[in-house]
Amino acid sequence: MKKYINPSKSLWPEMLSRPVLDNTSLKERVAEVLKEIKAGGDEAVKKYTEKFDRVVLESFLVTQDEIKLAVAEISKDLKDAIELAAKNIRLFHEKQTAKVEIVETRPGIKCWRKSVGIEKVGLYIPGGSAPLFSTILMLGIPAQIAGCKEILLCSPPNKEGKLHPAILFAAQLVGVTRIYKIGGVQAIGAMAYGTGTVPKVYKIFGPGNQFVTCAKQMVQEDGLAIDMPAGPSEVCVLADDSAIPAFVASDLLSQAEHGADSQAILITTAQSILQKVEAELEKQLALLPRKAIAEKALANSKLILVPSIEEAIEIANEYASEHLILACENAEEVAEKIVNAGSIFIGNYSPESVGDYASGTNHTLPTNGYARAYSGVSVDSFIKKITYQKLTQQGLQLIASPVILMAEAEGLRAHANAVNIRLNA
Ligand SMILES: NC(=O)c1ccc[n+]([C@@H]2O[C@H](COP(=O)([O-])OP(=O)(O)OC[C@H]3O[C@@H](n4cnc5c(N)ncnc54)[C@H](O)[C@@H]3O)[C@@H](O)[C@H]2O)c1
Ligand SMILES: N[C@H](CO)Cc1c[nH]c[nH+]1
Ligand SMILES: [Zn+2]
Repeated sequence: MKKYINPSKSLWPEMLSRPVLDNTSLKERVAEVLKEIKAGGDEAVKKYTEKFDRVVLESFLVTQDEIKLAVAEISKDLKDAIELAAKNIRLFHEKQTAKVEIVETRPGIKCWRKSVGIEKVGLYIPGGSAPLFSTILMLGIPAQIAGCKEILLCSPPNKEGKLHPAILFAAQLVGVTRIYKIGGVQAIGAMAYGTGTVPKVYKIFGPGNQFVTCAKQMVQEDGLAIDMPAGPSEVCVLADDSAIPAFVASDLLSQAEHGADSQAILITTAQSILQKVEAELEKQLALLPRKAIAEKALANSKLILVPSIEEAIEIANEYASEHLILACENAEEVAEKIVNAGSIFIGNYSPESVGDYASGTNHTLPTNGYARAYSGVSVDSFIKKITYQKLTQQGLQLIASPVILMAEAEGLRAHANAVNIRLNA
């Protein structure tokens, strides 16, 4: 990990940069695959599944029999864990629905807004290096609460052409309508443009690697909506001398093990914490099955020593991390000063992993600095809000002259006429 000791502001852009694949070639490669999927449908999906996932599939659609077999394969303990997580996620997300409120802006003029679930949504569930079945709960539960009618799911098949049984279990638990064994850019293209077997959706959700994230951003040009750019995982830990080095190291590694392009940042005000975390990282890394991946991610990661908690907060806001852990005194007060982060974990006993699985919050979050302007997935992501107005004749009379005046001032006589004609009827 690269170390920065009291870095000057001029170093911040380089210090806080994310690891990227060569952006031009990434875009070119993704655009080429999308173009082929758009033109060639299922045949192109087949071709790229063979190329990138190294498996030849006759059909991408998961059958009811496959689901039954898979569900029978999972242990009761894992099913119980998934169900408990689902319960917490549901509890937290159910509170996100708003009651319709009718506002009478003037006597006889009533306005209101109603939330309507997006009818057809596509969920992408990463599976390249780990089958992230927890992501199904994070996307499927808010989709269900929002009232989405068709919920499609795509996830990359393994070498035997199958999906992990827990993916199928979680999918049926949250009411996914159809499940497809398609991964990467192919999946995004199939859901965006439709193929013989995959229907076109209106909005695509879900995290993924840089290929998936780039594809999601590109299909927006063809009118598709997406949740947000939720790319390679990242975590920032802000620690003072009250932090517990072993805990901090475990949090940094928990995100580093996601992928070689993940990033972990430690910002600390204590030299001793920096040294102890380094030693802990080495110790804990050696025991990880995904050591090689985590090691690559750590090579992109940073240890930053700063003179004050204020500067640590400023850097954390500048970085705008997907996850921010506050392992410091008065962590709740510090949390109040954070304006850019996807999700915040307060105090020594709030590891990031609980948000990944079961505390109740959503783990599909903006990465790559997008937390400056985007929120993580919520029920809101799955609805659109329609506004309504209903005027009585008296209400129209009240508002007629300002409307007519404004329409005339904009040079739009027909607008004014639509009011006048009613006044004179
Ligand atoms: N931000 C979030 O909310 C969040 C949540 C969970 C996971 N994640 C991130 O999701 C990512 C999952 O990545 P993953 O790779 O394990 O799974 P993935 O499912 O995103 O990607 C796997 C697919 O990538 C495609 N692919 C692989 N190499 C390719 C190449 N050279 N050219 C074109 N396509 C290629 C393949 O089609 C494969 O099916 C990780 O980076 C993880 O950190 C982010
Ligand atoms: N940390 C990931 C979001 O960046 C989500 C996840 C799923 N499984 C484990 N972790
Ligand atoms: Zn994680």
